[in-house]
Amino acid sequence: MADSEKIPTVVADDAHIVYKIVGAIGANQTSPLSALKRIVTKTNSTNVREVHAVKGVSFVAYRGEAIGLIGSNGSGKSTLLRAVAGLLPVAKGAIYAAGQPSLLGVNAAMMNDLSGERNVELGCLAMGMTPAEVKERKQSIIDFSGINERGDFASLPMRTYSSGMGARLRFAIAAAKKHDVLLIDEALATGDAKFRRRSEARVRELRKEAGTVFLVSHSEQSIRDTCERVLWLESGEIRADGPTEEVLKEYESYMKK
Ligand SMILES: Nc1ncnc2c1ncn2[C@@H]1O[C@H](COP(=O)(O)OP(=O)(O)OP(=O)(O)O)[C@@H](O)[C@H]1O
Repeated sequence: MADSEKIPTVVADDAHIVYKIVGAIGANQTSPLSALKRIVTKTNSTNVREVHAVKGVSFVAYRGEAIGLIGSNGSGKSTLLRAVAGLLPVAKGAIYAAGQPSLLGVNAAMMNDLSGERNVELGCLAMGMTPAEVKERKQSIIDFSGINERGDFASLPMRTYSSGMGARLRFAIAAAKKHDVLLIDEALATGDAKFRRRSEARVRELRKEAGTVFLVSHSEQSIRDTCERVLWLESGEIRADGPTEEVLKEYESYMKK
């Protein structure tokens, strides 16, 4: 496809993301004397420490692309994804996204005391489906998740599920809808091999339906199987952005050092 025909879905322009930790006390400020000083000068509550997690990231993602986000622990992958989803503010620069990006993570909100089936209904309504659509899709979502493969788990509270079962149900709910931009944070890694194959196939379908998929994963296999482009983040900066095989090769030799 020529560049002019490609439709941008997410644009990051020199984006910086900074966490502010209020009330954090430095290692050299724990002595009784410095505690007394803070009480006398009343400076305790104004103690703010900053973590500059993403530092000047720029990229353009296009419709139909599946982009893998890789990098060492703490390199800023999840932070960037949360900012694309609009859940974290950008301190400097900007991130623009088409439609409402949906973040699908292992921590997506579910009601643990409600049954899996009820969570499917609520999740679908929250994604904007009509009650009639929810009724029609509910069974196929439960079937896709495979939680009923070993008995009728869909009618049991979510707190009785293993972490893998919960993650599978979350993925099944989010994948039931067509997304302009779907952001997946490690969710594929939690399922077993059979579920992973099924979810990877669904990610490929979502791409065909013209959405853009971002996948954060430490599994090179998942990235290879799903993405044709990879963004490699290191210490909050983009180290490489290009075709999957090329970037993974560079990343592998960096990790071996
Ligand atoms: N809620 C938070 N408050 C303060 N700092 C945070 C918070 N979440 C993340 N950080 C910091 O931001 C940086 C990037 O973290 P992030 O979770 O985005 O990395 P990651 O690449 O997703 O890591 P991993 O591969 O371990 O999941 C780290 O230095 C981390 O300590």
